Amino acid sequence: MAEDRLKDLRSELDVINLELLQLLSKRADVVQRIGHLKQTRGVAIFDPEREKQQLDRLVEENPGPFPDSTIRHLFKQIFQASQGLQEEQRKLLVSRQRNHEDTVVTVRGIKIGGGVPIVVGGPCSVETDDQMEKIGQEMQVQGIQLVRGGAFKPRTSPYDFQGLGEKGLRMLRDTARKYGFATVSEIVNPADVEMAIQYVDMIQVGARNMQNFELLKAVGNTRVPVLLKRGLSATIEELIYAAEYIAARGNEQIVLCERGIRTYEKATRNTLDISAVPILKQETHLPVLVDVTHSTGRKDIMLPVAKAALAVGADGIMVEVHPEPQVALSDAKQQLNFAEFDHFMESLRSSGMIPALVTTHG
Ligand SMILES: C=C(O[C@@H]1C=C(C(=O)O)C=C[C@H]1O)C(=O)O
Repeated sequence: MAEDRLKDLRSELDVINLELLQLLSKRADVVQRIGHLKQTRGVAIFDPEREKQQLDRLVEENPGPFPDSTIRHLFKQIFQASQGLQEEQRKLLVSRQRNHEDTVVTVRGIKIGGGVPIVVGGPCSVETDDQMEKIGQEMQVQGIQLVRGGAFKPRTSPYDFQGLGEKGLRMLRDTARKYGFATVSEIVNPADVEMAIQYVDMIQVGARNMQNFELLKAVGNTRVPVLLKRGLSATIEELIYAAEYIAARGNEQIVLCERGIRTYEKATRNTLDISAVPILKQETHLPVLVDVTHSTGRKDIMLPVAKAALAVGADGIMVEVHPEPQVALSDAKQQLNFAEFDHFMESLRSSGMIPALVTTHG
């Protein structure tokens, strides 16, 4: 008989537990809505004044048998868990805390961030069919799978070569099809994104557009991989927030690129912030590349800089290559010619920093 009574009471508790659970979840839902409002208003999560108000009211209404101290303790636990929910909400999508696993970005089957470093090569600008034909051959010889080539060039001077636009993207695509590689090219105007993804496999948001928020939103609306370069004077935090703009629109296929920042130093075109690489790898789950061309602006130190980048954990490097750099329409001084590029690649391979060339016979 007593046995049955115990069973009944326990069944009663089971029902109450479920009701409590429902109420806790309902409460948590409201907490998250409050959390969202706090985020948009930039308000602190923890609000001790509000917690005190609630505890005072609860103690006042406490019907017993729990003593007031127990009620305070139990509700404080609930408040803490609620705070935890709001903090969880606030973690950036790109942050390592949100996602502990490394994101691997796949561009036409080529993996960036999967543990095997890649080299992205190609000319600063797409210029002529002849130039692209030569590039195609050289990239194939060197086993480059992801080729860059600019068609929309944000140049410092409005009188400098501005790129071939859509025609340039078409030339890049045609070369890529012929030689079997994937492509990345910079887009500067949000209105061009839809057109560009008909041609390119990865969209680059260049340094000068890192905080072009409309462009970030536009590429975020696509599901095409994005190469996001650090702005000329952008902090690491600003770069991370720029990536968050893209991720917030649902596109987490983002590769970050350190390309040097403005400092007082004149020996290099920009100052490569080498420590940004491990910091970005630690703070975010995104792959990180280093652009050794724009960061240094000089060919003579590109190789040791590339080695340094890979040594600190970069998922790859980006380098500009041109069949005839001296007559290039942009970045004439810093692009490698083919002999220099061959030497550069060979040195990286022989040091074991990038995989050996797989040659196909027959
Ligand atoms: C839900 C809020 O955020 C936190 C959690 C609280 C709660 O769970 O009741 C109260 C205050 C804050 O510390 C809020 O500010 O209202």
